[in-house]
Amino acid sequence: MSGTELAATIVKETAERAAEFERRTGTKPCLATVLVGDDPASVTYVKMKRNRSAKAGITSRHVPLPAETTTEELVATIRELSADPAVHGILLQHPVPAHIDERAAFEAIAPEKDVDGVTMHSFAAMSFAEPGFASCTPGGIMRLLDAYGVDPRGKHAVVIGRSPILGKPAAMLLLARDATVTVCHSRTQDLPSIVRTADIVVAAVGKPEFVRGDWIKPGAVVIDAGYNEGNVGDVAYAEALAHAALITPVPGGVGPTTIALLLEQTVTAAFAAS
Ligand SMILES: Nc1nc(=O)c2c([nH]1)NC[C@@H]1CN(c3ccc(C(=O)N[C@@H](CCC(=O)O)C(=O)O)cc3)C=[N+]21
Repeated sequence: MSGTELAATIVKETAERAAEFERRTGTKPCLATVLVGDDPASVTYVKMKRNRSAKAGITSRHVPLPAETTTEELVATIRELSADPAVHGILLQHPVPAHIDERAAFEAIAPEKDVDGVTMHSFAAMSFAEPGFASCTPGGIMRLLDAYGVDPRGKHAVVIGRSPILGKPAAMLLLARDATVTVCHSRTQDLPSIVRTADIVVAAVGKPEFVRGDWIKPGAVVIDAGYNEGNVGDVAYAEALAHAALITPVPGGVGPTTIALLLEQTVTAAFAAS
């Protein structure tokens, strides 16, 4: 499954909508990117997001904050962006330094600007299949399934990982589409035998090549949402390829669709505010 190809389609449509927004309002859609500290991987990801925004006709306002920023300072900064009519979407890059209350910081994002889908409001909307912004990586995963004709209805989906912006919302989106969902995590016993019953596997663990080929049921659909150092996924790709009907590569799978969704949702937020 090519995320690169799907992302190109989404970004092309998004760029056309961004141009239409600019014709109508005289300004471009604007995404604020907030980065606390200077973790090299995070710096790279935020740069990628801003570059792709620019190419799609979306401006970005970058807000770099020192690693020592307090929760109160971060919350205040995000509240200002939430109140600023020139800003249509807000991305707070995860993870933030350990001393910061990340949930409090996410919740300072106004729901109508939560284009990254990280607030409790967005999580509830995803869970109840109500309109709202999807968490970008899980939303991108659903778009990949749709693009490749995989209907989750009645299928056993096994999500490995329960993080707030990946595993947990992915499970909610799959459940909203009538999959039978099992969420596995670090305390799960006998993970391989659970994964062996999956029609759809979503790997969101954060451990390179953790999911092995002999865990994959023949004909299963394998989504690798891992982004480990050196562009290595959570799935042993060559092994899993031998068993899976469809599988996403890393790079070129889930990653590009994540960014495409962020841009698409930013333009949607801009139109909704205008
Ligand atoms: N609030 C928040 N929202 C996020 O969505 C979020 C985040 N924090 N923190 C970090 C993770 C990571 N992430 C990636 C996005 C795209 C690629 C991506 O496109 N990777 C390319 C490879 C890299 C390259 O092309 O250089 C690919 O898979 O093809 C990877 C990782 C979003 N994240």
